[in-house]
Amino acid sequence: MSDTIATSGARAALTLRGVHKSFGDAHIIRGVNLELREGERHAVIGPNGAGKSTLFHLISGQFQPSSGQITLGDRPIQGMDARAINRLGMARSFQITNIFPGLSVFENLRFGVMRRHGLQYTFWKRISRSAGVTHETEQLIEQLRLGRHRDTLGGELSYSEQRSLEIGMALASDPAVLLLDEPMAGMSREETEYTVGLIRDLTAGRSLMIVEHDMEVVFSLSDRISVLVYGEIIATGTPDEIRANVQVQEAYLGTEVTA
Ligand SMILES: Nc1ncnc2c1ncn2[C@@H]1O[C@H](COP(=O)(O)OP(=O)(O)OP(=O)(O)O)[C@@H](O)[C@H]1O
Repeated sequence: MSDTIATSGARAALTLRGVHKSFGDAHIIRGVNLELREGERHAVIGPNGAGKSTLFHLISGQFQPSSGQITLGDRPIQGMDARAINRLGMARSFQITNIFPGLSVFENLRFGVMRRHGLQYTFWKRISRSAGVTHETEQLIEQLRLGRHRDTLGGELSYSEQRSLEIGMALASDPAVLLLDEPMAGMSREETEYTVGLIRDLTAGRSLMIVEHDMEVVFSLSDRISVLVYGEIIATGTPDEIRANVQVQEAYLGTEVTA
């Protein structure tokens, strides 16, 4: 197994050391060491049931680790709840959307931008009209390529547009670490290609950890890939290194990492 923690030169945005998680007798995450470097796109792949979602739940605070350390930048976050971790700069985008279907694209994103500034509810009406918030929101809409849908209700967008908006809501908080959980799930090939391009643009220079089943997406988007099998990371490396890794090929029976 490659030891990314020992060999990394770049600063770590997120680090997991010896992380375990058991549910009763079921030992699901078995001593995971993982490092997300600042500014890299890092995918976690693995067979069904390997523990990818559990790992994301541990990182984002939905689950607490049974043991081990998780640090966001230099700050230990294991044991904190999801809201506290979010406030420290971790944003997670779920398959199930976090958007408000009855608000327009503009209103949704403005909400995200205002939340980032920590504006209190009672002041919102006044501050929501502030030029700074409006400008940031408009910029985000352009980055998301949702300009022509500025005034469309979230609930009336197509599925892939809703996913774009959802990613935008996560980015509105300008997170230090962005977690994307199967962003392409349920998308057609065309929508997937579009969304990969969008994610690539939106996450340039950001620290992104992504779980995704579509291997073509994983191999084209990632700077590095970690492979989780039965709750253990069996390899971490560049897409080329992972493609050439015999242990990984065996874990996937040589079929799924050919992208
Ligand atoms: N709350 C829980 N209680 C008990 N077992 C759980 C719980 N959550 C997950 N598990 C078990 O942990 C294992 C890993 O599940 P997880 O959903 O993390 O895998 P995954 O790699 O994300 O799978 P998939 O690719 O199918 O989404 C499974 O055997 C699952 O049944």
